[in-house]
Amino acid sequence: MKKTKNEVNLMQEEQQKEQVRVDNVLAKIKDSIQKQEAEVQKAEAERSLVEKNYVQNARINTLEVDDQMETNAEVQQQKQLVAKNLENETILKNQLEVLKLLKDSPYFGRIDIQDPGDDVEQLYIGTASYVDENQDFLIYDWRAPISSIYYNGTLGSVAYETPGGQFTTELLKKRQFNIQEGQIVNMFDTNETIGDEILQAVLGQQSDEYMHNIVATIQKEQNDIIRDTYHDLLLVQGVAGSGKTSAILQRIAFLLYHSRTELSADQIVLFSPNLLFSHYISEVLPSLGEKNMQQVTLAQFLAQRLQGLKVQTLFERYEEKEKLSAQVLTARQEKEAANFMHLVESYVATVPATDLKFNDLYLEGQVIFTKEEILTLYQELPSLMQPKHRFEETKKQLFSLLKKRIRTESHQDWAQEAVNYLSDQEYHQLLVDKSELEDDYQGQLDYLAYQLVKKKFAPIYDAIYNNFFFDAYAQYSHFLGQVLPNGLASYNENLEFHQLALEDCAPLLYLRDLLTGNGQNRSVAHLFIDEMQDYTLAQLIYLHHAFPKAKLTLLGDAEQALFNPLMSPRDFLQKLQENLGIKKSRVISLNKSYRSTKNITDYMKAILPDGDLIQAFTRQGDLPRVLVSNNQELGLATLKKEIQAQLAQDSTVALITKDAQQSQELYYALHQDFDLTLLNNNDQGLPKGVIILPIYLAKGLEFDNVIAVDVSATNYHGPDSLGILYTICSRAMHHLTLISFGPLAEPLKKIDPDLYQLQADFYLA
Ligand SMILES: Nc1ncnc2c1ncn2[C@@H]1O[C@H](COP(=O)(O)OP(=O)(O)OP(=O)(O)O)[C@@H](O)[C@H]1O
Repeated sequence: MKKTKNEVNLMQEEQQKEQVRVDNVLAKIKDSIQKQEAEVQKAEAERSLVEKNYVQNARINTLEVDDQMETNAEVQQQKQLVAKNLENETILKNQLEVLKLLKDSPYFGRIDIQDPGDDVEQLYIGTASYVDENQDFLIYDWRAPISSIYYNGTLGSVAYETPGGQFTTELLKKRQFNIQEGQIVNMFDTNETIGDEILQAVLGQQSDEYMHNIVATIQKEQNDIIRDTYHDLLLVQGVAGSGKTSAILQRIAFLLYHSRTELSADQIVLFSPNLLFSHYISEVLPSLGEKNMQQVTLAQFLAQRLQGLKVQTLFERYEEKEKLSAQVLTARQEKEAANFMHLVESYVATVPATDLKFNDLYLEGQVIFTKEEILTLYQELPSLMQPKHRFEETKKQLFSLLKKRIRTESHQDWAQEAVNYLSDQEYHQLLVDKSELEDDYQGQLDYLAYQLVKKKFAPIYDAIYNNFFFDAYAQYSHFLGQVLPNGLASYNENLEFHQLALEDCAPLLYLRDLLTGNGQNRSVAHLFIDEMQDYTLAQLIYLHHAFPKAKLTLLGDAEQALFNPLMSPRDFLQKLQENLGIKKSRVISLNKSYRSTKNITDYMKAILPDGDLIQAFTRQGDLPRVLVSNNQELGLATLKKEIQAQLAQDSTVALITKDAQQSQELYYALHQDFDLTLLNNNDQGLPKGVIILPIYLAKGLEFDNVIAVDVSATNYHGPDSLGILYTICSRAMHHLTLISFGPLAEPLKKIDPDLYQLQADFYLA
């Protein structure tokens, strides 16, 4: 709506007043920064002094027992002092970092509220709170309960949640600011959640190597995801570019604030689709004054749990495009279904002890424990015990038998004699842990012999500790033999080459964990899984088991299905909810797409059968361009011209292909004409210029300018084509071009010609 001249003047006056406030607040913040820097310096000096004392005290001669005890106590005290000083210093440094965050842009929002019978209050909202020396809140943290009004409420009576229950107040004004380097660039009053003007400006910017936080422009439905602390499972189905990743990173920052005393960033794990993505999002939390959570890819997680085997990755599977027999394909589907995990559970509950695959434990070619002995230990335990408890108890007994064995061996002549051949160095090494020396000669000898034997038997100790007396791989083979004989041959064959197919990982690990009681990480409080559509139900069930205390936030887009045929979002969510068995669960759908211009969004919507559900954010741009060439040679010539032209307007142009092989071929076809970067699975950073990458590495990323190569019918014909084409197009923020070497892929041919600009070298039938 156009503003009247009067309104414009009034707003200018208001802006001047607001600028005076910004100047005042910034002056105070700068002053606080100076004071804080001095505090940090003081703390550093204090710590270094305490550390020096600690080192000196630790060196004190510890020969006399009395002195030693005294010194120990003193050293402990000093150690605690060092730790306390360090903690203090870290807190001061963090506070300093937060102040620095506020230095250029202290806040982005203002709300005027009025409680019944009270005066109107003006609250300013920023990345962190700032309280002046008079204890006045000059800035409220965006995560404070009252700040939720800014994101949620339209003017009038509004409610907000606090730890003490729900409150209501009257929201009289909502104002947005864009403040850069201390100057208000623009400001708007709005009645909506967060008005379009600022969002337009933010979304129109160029992409960056790192994702930005969205704290100033969080939308209402994103805010719901961010502030939910009630549910144990949050399922976020969001169309491409709807801000899922942005929202969950803001959510992590929110959770860290909300549970400051109980939750640390280390207790939050995010499963991310690839290393480029991990790098891309790594600056968001620090920009909000928080530490990063742990990040891991599924491939890293599985490889870590299945050391010694070469575990197939999703990307390898996608690249290999193996011609699998119908039998192997059916078996794969079964292994990836939720029911297969339930079969594992029943198998574990009923497998007779005599079918358990125990191993002999050898030391230097000699059996120390035979599998029969181990089985007997297991069998002697009550059969009503849960398998994992029986296993743990067996393990305990093995440790205690080993201890006995070591004691007996240490009295043997060979051990006592071996002591005489110890070098000085070995002698001292064996005595390292001994705080009091035995007086008598025999006592010393016994002690040393015991240590020697213990050292010799250490591999057996490790083997028991690591459950090497149990062969999980053979057990899984036995399980397959019973429940899915069709899936056995390929598994055994892989195993011979120390390989494991992706579909076998989750059930195998589940079986191993349930039988041995290992593999659960109870310290993780929140588990986030991005791109959930790329996970099988079996994998999700396993992850839920592996992090039993974690609340789950799963997010993705059923339609960005690269690795599986497209599934309707509703079916996908229903399946997940049914199978994860979590009671307090909530599904949130995000249908508005923010990343791309309206023209690009309209085009990518048209690829999908359910595309109408996607709402485009109204940011205008150019129509996507579709360039169709008669053959590859002509197509490449067109592509070269296109790259040249695009480089004139954008500093980065991303050429996205269907797979790595096509990326590589494209690289060789273009590298003499351009300075190119070919990205692969191990790359962790995004350079500027022309980059080439397969779509699965572009997951979650975005680029100013995308060229999709090659979108011909020969390249895209399978059932997975829709998902891949949609995902490629949705990576573009401002400019999208599609190049086809030969006739266009069917799903693109069907698109309304008004939605794109066509340039063809030949007649399109
Ligand atoms: N509320 C918002 N304010 C400003 N920018 C936003 C907002 N929501 C989303 N965006 C921007 O939209 C783009 C897409 O966001 P994001 O990557 O989080 O979406 P996504 O749903 O995870 O996408 P995809 O599934 O396609 O990878 C980003 O540039 C992000 O900064």
